[in-house]
Amino acid sequence: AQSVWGYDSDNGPERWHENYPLAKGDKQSPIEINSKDVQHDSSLSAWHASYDPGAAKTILNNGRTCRVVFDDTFDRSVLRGGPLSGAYRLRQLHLHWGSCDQHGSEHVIDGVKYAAELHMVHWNPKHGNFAGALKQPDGVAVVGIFLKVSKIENIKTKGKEAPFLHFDPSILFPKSRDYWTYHGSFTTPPCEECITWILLREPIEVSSDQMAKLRSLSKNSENEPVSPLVDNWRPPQPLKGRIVRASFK
Ligand SMILES: O=C1NC(=O)[C@@H](c2ccccc2)S1
Ligand SMILES: [Zn+2]
Repeated sequence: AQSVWGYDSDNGPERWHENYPLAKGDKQSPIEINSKDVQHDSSLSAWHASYDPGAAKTILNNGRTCRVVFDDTFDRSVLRGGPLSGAYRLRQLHLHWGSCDQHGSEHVIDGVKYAAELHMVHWNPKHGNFAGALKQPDGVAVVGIFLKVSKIENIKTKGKEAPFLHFDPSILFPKSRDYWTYHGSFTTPPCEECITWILLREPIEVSSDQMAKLRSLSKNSENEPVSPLVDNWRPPQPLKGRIVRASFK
């Protein structure tokens, strides 16, 4: 149905603005990053994540992505440093991926589309709760990690959820902490422009089998016709003069 947004031709990124006007804002995400246009900022400090594996709760297929949610009722798993002031609470992580290894990431780096992009979504507790943080320019911080292919069960269909305990998401971080940062938006409706993006330069490697697991997820519910959950990525949006800063030379 046209009313519910998605990634198909009748409800996809080109039509989101019809129901979500923020989608045509001046600080939208994702963007294309050209290494030659980024500015090294030596004043940018290192970011630090201190995550409690005990905060991991469930893994969910919501028909649009595969999401792991964490207990964010107190400062249990937090991200600090880098471009951020204060500690941001980890709320959830999810992925965007393609129908083949040649595309799937949302941000595009020097023309390179990765097979997938992992987002770790954190919010600023000074704004009370996640909904309040969405209305603030410093409300949310998302760590984006690119997945490239060199190699998940029983959450096959939309709505399926399973316990996902004792998981420390910092194991997903690549070796290097080098990052790009810029101010942007949610890459899904309502597309609020509340995100400080921290994009890690070094991709992590996953196997084709792992990508096949992601692509084996369905966006339909259990007793509906099978519809593969793939290509849940928004294409790059206009930079509109924004500066992308790099933590590295
Ligand atoms: O970076 C982003 N990726 C998404 O799917 C958006 C989102 C949507 C809902 C909750 C958290 C983040 S914002
Ligand atoms: Zn995302």
